[in-house]
Amino acid sequence: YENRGPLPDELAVKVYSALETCQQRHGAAAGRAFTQCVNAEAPPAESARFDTVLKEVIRNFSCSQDDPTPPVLRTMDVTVPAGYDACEALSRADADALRERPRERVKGSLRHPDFSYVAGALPAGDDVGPTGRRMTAKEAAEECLSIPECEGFTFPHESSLKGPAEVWFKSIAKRISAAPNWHTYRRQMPDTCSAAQAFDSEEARSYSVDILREQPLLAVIRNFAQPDECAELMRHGGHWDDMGRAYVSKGGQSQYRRSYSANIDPDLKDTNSELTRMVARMFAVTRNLTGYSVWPPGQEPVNAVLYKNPGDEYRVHCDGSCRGTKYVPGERVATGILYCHAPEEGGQTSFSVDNLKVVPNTGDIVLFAYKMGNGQMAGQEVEHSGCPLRKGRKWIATQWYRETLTEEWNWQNAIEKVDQWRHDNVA
Ligand SMILES: O=C(O)CCC(=O)C(=O)O
Ligand SMILES: [Fe+2]
Repeated sequence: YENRGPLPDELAVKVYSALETCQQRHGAAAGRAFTQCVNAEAPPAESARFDTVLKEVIRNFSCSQDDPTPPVLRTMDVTVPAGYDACEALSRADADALRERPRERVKGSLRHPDFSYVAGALPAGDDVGPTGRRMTAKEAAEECLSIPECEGFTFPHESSLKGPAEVWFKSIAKRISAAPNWHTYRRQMPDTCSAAQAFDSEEARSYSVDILREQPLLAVIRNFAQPDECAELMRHGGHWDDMGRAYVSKGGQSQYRRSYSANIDPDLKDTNSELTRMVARMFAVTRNLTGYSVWPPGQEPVNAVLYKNPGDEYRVHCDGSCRGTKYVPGERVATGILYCHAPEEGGQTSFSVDNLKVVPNTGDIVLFAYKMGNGQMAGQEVEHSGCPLRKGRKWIATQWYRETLTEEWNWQNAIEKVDQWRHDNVA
């Protein structure tokens, strides 16, 4: 084996011989038993870094092997609506956000079973009822309940927290804009979207799904994207030669991700767009398979990545938490990677801890989840990597999923909030 890894030559020879011995013994080039074997056979660790280095060597070794694809535990069919029901998505996203991620309560704001408080303003227009009158939040709530069209009310003054103030009643309370000293109450509305409309008028799509691991879920959705759908995505992602190199946040070229990437942001207002419909189907399939409440509004853009030169790769990483930490609403919970152009050799998506290597197949999605049922995040078994490309090119579109996002409280707000939460709660 070519010693391209981080080991000095003398050590590399011993480690590679351990890799071969263990591969013969276990018939695999990754996984827990194999890793244990290599740890036992390899020379004793000379430094703390050795474990990390060994992990990387094992991953590279595993990537270089074309062993058979992992066994399918079971196969199932998943049927989802073909299009994007914006009404359903917006109202479900809102309802989840209000339930799972209650806003910080402002001192003096009203608690009311039929209304939820939001800091900020409702935009001008859509007035109903005795708009402009002075009353307390409690009186305004009763007033709003007596007007069927009233979806909420908004106070432009701090004084509403203490007593009567001018109030505006609105027939639409969907969008809240940040405005200091404005205080808004939204009525909990019954689900006004007719689900039947969305499902009847449009054809559904069915996909065959291979389950490779149950907990945490690892699944392959077969033939998710048709060639014209991938072509559409690739058109949005930019030309092969124009895609920018993946950069790390500090601006230097990423050593970690040797590949080229572009963001694709579907226009959720255009429910006829092929792109929007395709992304909506990715969300629908993910909801179906994981049970997570993930909806398109407020989500990260689709990240298109091109691997074009031999050796291009994405080294071992986690997309979200992989340390068994407590789940924080808004953090990433699952990843879907759509392969739109499969490489000829190499470029597998590898989950080395469980020795699960997914060989890209054009049109398939590999989906993996990392929020466990017990309110904790998954562990190291959701670590993964894009193996070095050996021959051909690889073009993928990755969607990361978060729960409790809305148009107003989007993934960027979530990153701040989750970082802050982890910072405050680290022991
Ligand atoms: O290229 C791959 O197979 C993995 C990509 C990946 O891990 C990601 O986009 O987060
Ligand atoms: Fe990843």
